[in-house]
This record gives sequence, structure tokens and C-alpha cells, in this order.
Amino acid sequence: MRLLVSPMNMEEAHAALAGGADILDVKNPKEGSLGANFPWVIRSVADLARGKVPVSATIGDMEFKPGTASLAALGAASSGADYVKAGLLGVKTCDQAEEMLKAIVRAVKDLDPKKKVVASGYSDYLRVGSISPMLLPAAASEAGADVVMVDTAIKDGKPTFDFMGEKDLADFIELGHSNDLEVALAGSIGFPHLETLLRLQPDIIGVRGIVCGGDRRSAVKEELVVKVKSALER
Ligand SMILES: O=C[C@H](O)COP(=O)(O)O
Repeated sequence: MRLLVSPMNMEEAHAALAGGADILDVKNPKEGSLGANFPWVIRSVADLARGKVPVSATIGDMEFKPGTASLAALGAASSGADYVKAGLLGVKTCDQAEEMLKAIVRAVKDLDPKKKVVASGYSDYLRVGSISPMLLPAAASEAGADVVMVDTAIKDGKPTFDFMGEKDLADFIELGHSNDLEVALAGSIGFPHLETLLRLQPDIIGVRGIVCGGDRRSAVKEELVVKVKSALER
């Protein structure tokens, strides 16, 4: 299980890397759950991480706009992201998910076929009128994406575990794997959830709030990254 930590600036990226994050996921929490950061921030984090860990970059909680999404994806990939992560917030059907992801995959893989695309849905999809994450693995696989993920859309402290039980999450992981995708789980993961995650064994867990001391608007702290990492290595 790899630990993905979401820094929003260089200081946090240094803390995440020093704490043992396996993937640095550049994002901008001021612009939403999967808010996009600036190309120059992605570039600086990619320079810091080169040869050490891969870099992911979020491109936003997107409306159903495949053209806009493909251009944002190209921006993130050409700024140095190894993983380009799209939040499919405005996507409501499987056909829309596939169309959106095909555009993103083409933009990223035309630049560099080794780069990976992460399709992120939301465990609290009913709160925001988005597509069920259970429908994403098939669409992501059909579109040629590499990773399927769930996060929470609304960052009000309610974790993914409030919206998906252990069985739902196990089914989501199984669906992802049977579609040849890696699976990432995120959404206000706290220390009490780590035991369940150790049982579930997703490929990646994504965190921010827990390594900021509980408030994701605060800063990533190296010692908390160390603490999460060692809890996962038990
Ligand atoms: O990709 C993971 C997210 O940054 C999770 O953030 P969070 O732990 O604050 O919900």
C-alpha cells in the first residue's frame, strides 16, 4: 500500500517527502477537493521529487467538459506530473465518464505513454449529484486510464467511510482490479481508519487532513507523515 500525500506548496512537499510519502500529489485545496494548482508549483515539486518518488497533480473537480479537461491534463503532464488525477464531479453517466476520460488519456499519453491517468469519483456522490464511483472502473478501463480512486467531494470532515462501508470499499477495490486498474482510497482518512485500510489493502491511500493535524487547511507536517507511514507498515 503506497501512501500518497497532497501538498499545496514547496514547504509541504519537502515535509511530505522527508516523512516518507510514496507519491507527492500536488493540489490546491483552496479550489476544491481535487483543486488544481499552478503549473509552476507542479514543476517545482517535480524537480524536488525527481529520482525519488513520482508526482501526481490534480486538475480539478471538473464539469463534464472533455476539451477543458484534456487541456488541463496536458498542462499537468507537461509540467512534470507522472500521474494526472481528474475529479469527475460534473459527470453523471458512464458514457460521459468514458468520453471525458478518453480525452484526458489521449492528451496525457500522446505526450508520454508512461504517464498515468487517475479517474477519481466521490464516495459522497449523492450529496453532489455526481456519478457513483462503482460505475467508474469499467469506464476508466475502457478509456485506457490506469488508476481508479474515491475521495470525498465535500470536505466537511465526513470521511469516505461514512458513505461507503467496508464491504462497498472491498467491492470497489475488486472492481478496479478486475478491470486491470490500480485502486486508490481517500477522503478524510483518520487514524481510526488505518486498521480497516490495512485489511482492505488498496494499492494507494491518499491523505491530506490527517497529516495536517486534522485540519486540511493547515500545513502538512513531516512527523505526521512519518506516523501514518509507520502505522501502515505494521
Ligand atoms: O488525495 C487525497 C486527498 O488529498 C485527501 O485529502 P483529505 O485526507 O484531507 O480528505
